[in-house]
Amino acid sequence: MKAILYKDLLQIRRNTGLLIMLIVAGTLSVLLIGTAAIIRPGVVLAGIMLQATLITFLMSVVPTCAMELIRSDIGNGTLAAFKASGRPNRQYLIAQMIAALVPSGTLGALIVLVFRALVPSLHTVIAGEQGLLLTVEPLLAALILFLWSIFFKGKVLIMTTTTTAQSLTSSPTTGGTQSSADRMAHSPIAVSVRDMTFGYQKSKPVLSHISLDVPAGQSIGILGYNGVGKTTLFGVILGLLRPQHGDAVINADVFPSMRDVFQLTDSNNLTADLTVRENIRFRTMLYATREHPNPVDLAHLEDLPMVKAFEIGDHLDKKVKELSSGLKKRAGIVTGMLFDPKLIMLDEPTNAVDPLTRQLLIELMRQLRADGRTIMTITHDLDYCWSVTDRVVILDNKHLVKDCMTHDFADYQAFTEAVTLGRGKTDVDFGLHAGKAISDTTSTTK
Ligand SMILES: Nc1ncnc2c1ncn2[C@@H]1O[C@H](COP(=O)(O)OP(=O)(O)OP(=O)(O)O)[C@@H](O)[C@H]1O
Repeated sequence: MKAILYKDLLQIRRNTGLLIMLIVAGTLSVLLIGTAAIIRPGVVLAGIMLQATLITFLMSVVPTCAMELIRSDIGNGTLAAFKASGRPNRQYLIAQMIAALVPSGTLGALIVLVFRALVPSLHTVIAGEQGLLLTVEPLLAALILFLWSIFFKGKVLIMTTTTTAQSLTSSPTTGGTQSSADRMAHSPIAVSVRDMTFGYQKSKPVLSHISLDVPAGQSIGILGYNGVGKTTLFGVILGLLRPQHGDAVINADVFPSMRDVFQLTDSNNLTADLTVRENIRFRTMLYATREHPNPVDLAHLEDLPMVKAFEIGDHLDKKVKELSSGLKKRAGIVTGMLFDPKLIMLDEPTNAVDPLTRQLLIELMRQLRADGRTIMTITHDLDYCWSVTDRVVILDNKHLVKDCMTHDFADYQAFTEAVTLGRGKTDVDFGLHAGKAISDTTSTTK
């Protein structure tokens, strides 16, 4: 809760849009108070003006703040991180409620006091029953709007689903070299997807009847063309999306806490308005337990091997939104890896990184794989996949169409042919000749 409030506070402070809105709402309130103080209205008009002031302030600020914070938390992976911290979901909602309602409630009370002091006709009214109605009504309305905004962004509530404790037996592995198969044969299932169907709209499934068991210690690549549903599959496994049919679980016998799970999303799980250091601090607060109050040594971040290896020491105090895409990716990987995850779920980790960082990432994954971590990687980078995975599955047209062991392939070429489903395109007509023909005609005319 402390972590969420810390993040919310920094986020509001650095969100220009929200600050402008607060200033506009504040100015309108001051104008209304000022007018009331000058014209000294009667009880009825003064009551209306007081309510108008409270409504202007509370109703615009509370839902907007709540929506903005929750929206960005969904987008930047904060919710995934929160879920991964293993804390009860109600803590998130309570923290957001405190962040939205306590400051606005306090300011609301202040507005009432100022009104009372400046408008004599309200003295007796505010002290009485009517006064309670006058002041509590807008606060109640703000609370209802706050709840509505959470329901409107209903994904937050879906956090209460899936990832459940289940004892699962060993996984069927298809093919593979003897050594890989042996290594996995007796491993418990780390992630299990059973006959799972999901669509963003009920009538249009993105994934249909997917079944996939990932044994602990396996490094698996999830491939498929753009838009086939790879990221969606991660969302379902992590419990951020609710399947329409079947289920997807992370085995709690293997990963007793969701703290063991690290997911690298498109947004690299970083809050854009915060610096890299603040993001790490936020995650440290989120992951702190009584036994381990400081899971990461914040005082010596620069000296940590992971920070040094990915060379982000010089960028720790820059806001994430000011970093290049590659640096964001590096910061996201470091932020997640500092907490020593056992299940690593990466969504296009080599996207946008330079060749040296890519090589570094491959080396890191090799070491983690040798260390027995379970790694699931969504990638279009076949060379990376060839280097660090034991197994690849391919999604196509809503289904899981291929499931094979990397070392079953004689060489890289055979691997690429198989995983592109034989759809490699050469000799494609891009209409360039037509363009040339036009330019030829033009030059002839000249
Ligand atoms: N929030 C959303 N609401 C509605 N449709 C969505 C949403 N997110 C994704 N989709 C759709 O679901 C389908 C699968 O998207 P997803 O991002 O899972 O694909 P992907 O395989 O990860 O693609 P890529 O390789 O381009 O990253 C796409 O058609 C996409 O347009």
